[in-house]
Amino acid sequence: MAPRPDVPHGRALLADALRNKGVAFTREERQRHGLVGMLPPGVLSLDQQARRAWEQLQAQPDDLAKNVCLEQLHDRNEVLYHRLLTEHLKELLPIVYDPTVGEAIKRYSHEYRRPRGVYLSVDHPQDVRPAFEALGLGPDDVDLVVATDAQQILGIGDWGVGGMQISVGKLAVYTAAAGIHPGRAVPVMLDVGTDNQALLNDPLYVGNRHSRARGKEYDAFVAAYVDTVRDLFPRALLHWEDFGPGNGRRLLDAYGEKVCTFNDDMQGTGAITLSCVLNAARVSGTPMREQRVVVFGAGTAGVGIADQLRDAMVRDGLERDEAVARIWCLDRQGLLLRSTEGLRDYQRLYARPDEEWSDGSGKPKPIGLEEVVDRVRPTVLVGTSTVHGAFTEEVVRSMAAHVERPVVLPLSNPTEKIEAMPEDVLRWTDGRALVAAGVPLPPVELNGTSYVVAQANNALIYPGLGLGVIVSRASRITDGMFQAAAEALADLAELSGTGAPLLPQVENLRASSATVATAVARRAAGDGVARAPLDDVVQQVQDAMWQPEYA
Ligand SMILES: NC(=O)c1ccc[n+]([C@@H]2O[C@H](COP(=O)([O-])OP(=O)(O)OC[C@H]3O[C@@H](n4cnc5c(N)ncnc54)[C@H](O)[C@@H]3O)[C@@H](O)[C@H]2O)c1
Ligand SMILES: O=C(O)C[C@H](O)C(=O)O
Ligand SMILES: [Mg+2]
Repeated sequence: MAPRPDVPHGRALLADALRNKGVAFTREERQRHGLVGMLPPGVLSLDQQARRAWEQLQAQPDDLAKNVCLEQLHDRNEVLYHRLLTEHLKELLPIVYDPTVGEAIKRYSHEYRRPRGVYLSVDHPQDVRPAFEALGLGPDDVDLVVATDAQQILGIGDWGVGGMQISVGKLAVYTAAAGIHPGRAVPVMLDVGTDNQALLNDPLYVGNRHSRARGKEYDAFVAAYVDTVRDLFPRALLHWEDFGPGNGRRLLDAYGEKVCTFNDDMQGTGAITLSCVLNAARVSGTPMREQRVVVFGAGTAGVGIADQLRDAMVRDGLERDEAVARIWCLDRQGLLLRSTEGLRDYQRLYARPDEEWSDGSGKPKPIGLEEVVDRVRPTVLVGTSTVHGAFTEEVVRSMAAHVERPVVLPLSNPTEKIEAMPEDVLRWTDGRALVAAGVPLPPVELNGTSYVVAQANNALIYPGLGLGVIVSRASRITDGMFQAAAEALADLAELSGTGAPLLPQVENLRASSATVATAVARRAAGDGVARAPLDDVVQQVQDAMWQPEYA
């Protein structure tokens, strides 16, 4: 499945990371491809190369240096890079992805080495098409495009052109977790400028040196991107990553029904959180329809989570307004009330009637998390606020005073933004809390029990979702497909025993992604959006997974 028509020769082959085998080229291949004299005479196997690359990685002084070292390998030899990643997923996911990717994004212009992917500039919308044409790929050659405008990278805010590394990191996970063909997936940076003054003042910054474009200019640029990709690569799934709260949902509303697309922060995160809560409900014995959910940080992720938990409560027997009434959302202004100023349109549904929180004498004062937890007695507390330490000992203890198995999900990434460390949450609740976090964390030892903390990161959802979409050739992505992904993942967790994690372990990501993909493809067919015949979905999913091996 060579994505590019002509096989390069000589040095050009060594520089083609997708085809380069380095010292694994055999003597015969070296002669055939014009490589004579360009490599040391020894021939190594892929396994031997992987051993050497692993050694080189171990010699790096810190995680950022490991990220740089791995990206250099990525630029030289993609098969070897993905082999290493697949073999050491648990150790390397935190390096190519969360949390180290955040550091790599901040340092992008200073660690700059080699461009990867497609850079689009709002200042030159006429270049959008030629930029994609320059890939030299045909209409059937692209399965997936991941794009960001970098306005809300993880929880670290606006990082301008450095955001390219989140598109690159997400794609690395797609391949490692779900075998998405790296030559058929394109990372994109939509450079609309940045409002990050430090970047604008940095003489070495390599992005557009002006404030963020907004309004019509922004929309026309994004439309040029979507239209061009649809025109040139009609099979491609469009993944939106780390857009700001003002644009993420708006873009999904604009394109979700017309294009095969999803917003990972809203929908992928909604699904992974649903998986956690479904399993927490199994462990605690409290059904979905009886959960009381507090969401702290009602932005792109927070409201996406509220939506999927609401729909799950409806499936469990509630009316829609009854389900909405069991969800309390807080943002910068405190608890969202109908009278709250500056409500975003997608927050409005969850804004509580003022009467609930005031005696009617004048405007209610801002209502903070402590008060909400105290009055609501939530069974589930979700953190998507980027506020480190917001889940204080007081808040967690107050929740645990009323609920036998409080579900506490501090999901903000990277670690410097997390609402509470799971270790503390477990200590404050004597191990009763059911906890998961967005970043990978070691098990917590408490009173003789080892508590394995699940990583509730959308990385457990989107690779399998993407693979299911590709296999089924879905024309668009339905809510049911996210539900199917969440349920399939939840079913894979081994919940027995104190301290068992709420989700399958990241080590098993390849297998769990295949299961998710199968469920998603089946649901696509059920929802009438599949365009490929699915006679043997399980096998089709396996067959579609690219393996890191030399051709
Ligand atoms: N674990 C996962 O899979 C996952 C997925 C997506 C996002 N996230 C994390 O969730 C966080 C939010 O991401 P997002 O994309 O929704 O960003 P966002 O900017 O859209 O949302 C953040 C929200 O938090 C609110 N907020 C800020 N300060 C607050 C405060 N003091 N009190 C209450 N609310 C406050 C903001 O106003 C905003 O509405 C990030 O840290 C991100 O890494 C995690
Ligand atoms: O990128 C991640 O690690 C998860 C999520 O998409 C986020 O924005 O934090
Ligand atoms: Mg994200």
